[in-house]
Amino acid sequence: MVRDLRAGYGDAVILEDVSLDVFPGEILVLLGGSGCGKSTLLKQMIGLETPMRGQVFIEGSDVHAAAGEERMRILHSFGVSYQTGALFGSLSLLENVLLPLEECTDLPKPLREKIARMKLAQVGLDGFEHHATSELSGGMVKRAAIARAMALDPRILFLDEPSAGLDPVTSAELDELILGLARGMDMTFVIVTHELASVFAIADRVIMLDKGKRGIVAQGDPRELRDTATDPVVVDFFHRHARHERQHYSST
Ligand SMILES: Nc1ncnc2c1ncn2[C@@H]1O[C@H](COP(=O)(O)OP(=O)(O)OP(=O)(O)O)[C@@H](O)[C@H]1O
Repeated sequence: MVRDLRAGYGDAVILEDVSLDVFPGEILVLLGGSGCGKSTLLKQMIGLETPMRGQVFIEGSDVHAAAGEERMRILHSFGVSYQTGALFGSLSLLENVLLPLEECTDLPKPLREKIARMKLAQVGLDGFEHHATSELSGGMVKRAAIARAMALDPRILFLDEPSAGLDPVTSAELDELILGLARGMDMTFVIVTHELASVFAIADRVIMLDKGKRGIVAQGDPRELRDTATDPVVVDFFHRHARHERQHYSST
């Protein structure tokens, strides 16, 4: 899906020669230390930033080269939920989820509403359709953002730090939701996260990036990597983050 990618900003190359595949139905997690380029890779994968070199394909189409109808088809085949991509606080949950349906379809209003309600129900938010986001907990807002990302029935969901700012229990509930959507609805996930507990709970496969290497330093099953990796970057990542999470949770 990503082939020989070079990406960065201005003269700064952040990722060099990165290639990777995303398999249908899997939960792929992008890992790595701060500033290694996880969000940069995600933005390249969804066509938000242009590669300096290389290509990104979604369902066989080049994300950056596609135009017209092909581009629309690609854009509708995935949904995105950003860490800071907050919902519109002045709108109700239902109105938030309706937005992509209003912008991108000409379905009749009652059908749009039916779909939006269904999406909210799929993330466990039925009964909250008319609540403003300001009235909801952090976990509920994340769920609603996922419902909005799912509005157009995408086959792939890209999530940037979905559990950022959540307590461990709420974070684990969100993991359950993601697992349920992946297994029950056959959706594919590409997720950036720092939370190791979450990685072990949901990831079918991880790809670890490294700032020094400007690319992929390891990939595979997360437990296998944790238990067998010899690369000092990988060993250090798992140990440092495990220590950090223990300290963080014991102080919360
Ligand atoms: N819009 C931008 N313009 C210039 N530099 C940027 C931009 N966005 C990110 N960078 C730089 O690119 C590098 C990689 O950033 P990126 O956000 O992709 O890393 P990350 O792995 O997602 O980090 P974190 O885990 O801290 O969110 C960083 O050095 C960052 O400062």
